[in-house]
Amino acid sequence: MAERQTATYLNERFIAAGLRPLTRFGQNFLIDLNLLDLIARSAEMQKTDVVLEVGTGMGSLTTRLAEAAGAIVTVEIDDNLAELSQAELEQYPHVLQLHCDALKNKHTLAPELMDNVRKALQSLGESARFMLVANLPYNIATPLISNLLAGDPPPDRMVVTIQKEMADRLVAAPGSKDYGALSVWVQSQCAVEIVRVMPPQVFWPRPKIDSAIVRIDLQPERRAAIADLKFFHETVRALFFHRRKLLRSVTCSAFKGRLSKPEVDQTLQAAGYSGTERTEQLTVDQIIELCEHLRQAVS
Ligand SMILES: C[S@@+](CC[C@H](N)C(=O)[O-])C[C@H]1O[C@@H](n2cnc3c(N)ncnc32)[C@H](O)[C@@H]1O
Repeated sequence: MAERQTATYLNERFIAAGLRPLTRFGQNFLIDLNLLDLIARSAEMQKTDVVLEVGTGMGSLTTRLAEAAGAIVTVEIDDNLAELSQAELEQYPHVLQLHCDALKNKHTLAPELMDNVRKALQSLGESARFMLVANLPYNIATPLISNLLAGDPPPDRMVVTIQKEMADRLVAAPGSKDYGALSVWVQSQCAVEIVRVMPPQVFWPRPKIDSAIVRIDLQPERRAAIADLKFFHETVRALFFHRRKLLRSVTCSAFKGRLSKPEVDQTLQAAGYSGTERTEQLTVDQIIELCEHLRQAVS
């Protein structure tokens, strides 16, 4: 089945089933098979790895994951696609198909995702790694990646297809227009690399924008160095909330009711700032350090 994932084949399958691809579910299927192979290859999976795939679609990437990894948890929101792919994936006993929304809400993953990932990790033993490998529905890519990194365990690796614009934000450097809370949150724990930029024509139907395959590798020692991940995540979001404001002003807004203005000044000064800087000028490591000063000030 996977080898037949061309625009003509998909079109015919959809027409035969009386379906059409749904924009609201980000149903743009990768029809360049070399790129499907590139996604799978870039993940460097082993038979002891557990892979989460969000968006089973017709199962064309899932079969590739099934060949390389020890256990697959794949989730699909669309009733019709869940049924179509089920028939294709029956031959793989180590593929678990979930039929639900991957997100419970914007800030929470559906609990059955990680419950099943944890079970599979346990069954594969000590050396089992956890990966997200997926051609993601673009509308949930940011909350999904952010939430997985806040979770336990976080993915050791993520190889995902996302909007090029989001890929630019993930790799952005301080001072650039794309540098923001997402860049800092992900780079504070991971190494990020753009593997390939892809034009609209490698998908059916064609999206309006360019896409990219990115690889995100967890750096456990960097993650462990952050004392309180939840506090850090919330503070980073708050510090980037008003991009035009100066550091003193955004910190006062972010800590309203928890730190007085003199306390904010004192904390910024102790961290080496006058307050006239802008958050987007600070490096990831500087933001980690500043958040730690703020955490100690409020605790
Ligand atoms: C970009 S397509 C990828 C399909 C397939 N993996 C491929 O590469 O051809 C995204 C898939 O995610 C599904 N999807 C969209 N939103 C979802 C959600 N919130 N939870 C689970 N699946 C979702 C869509 O129905 C669609 O099948």
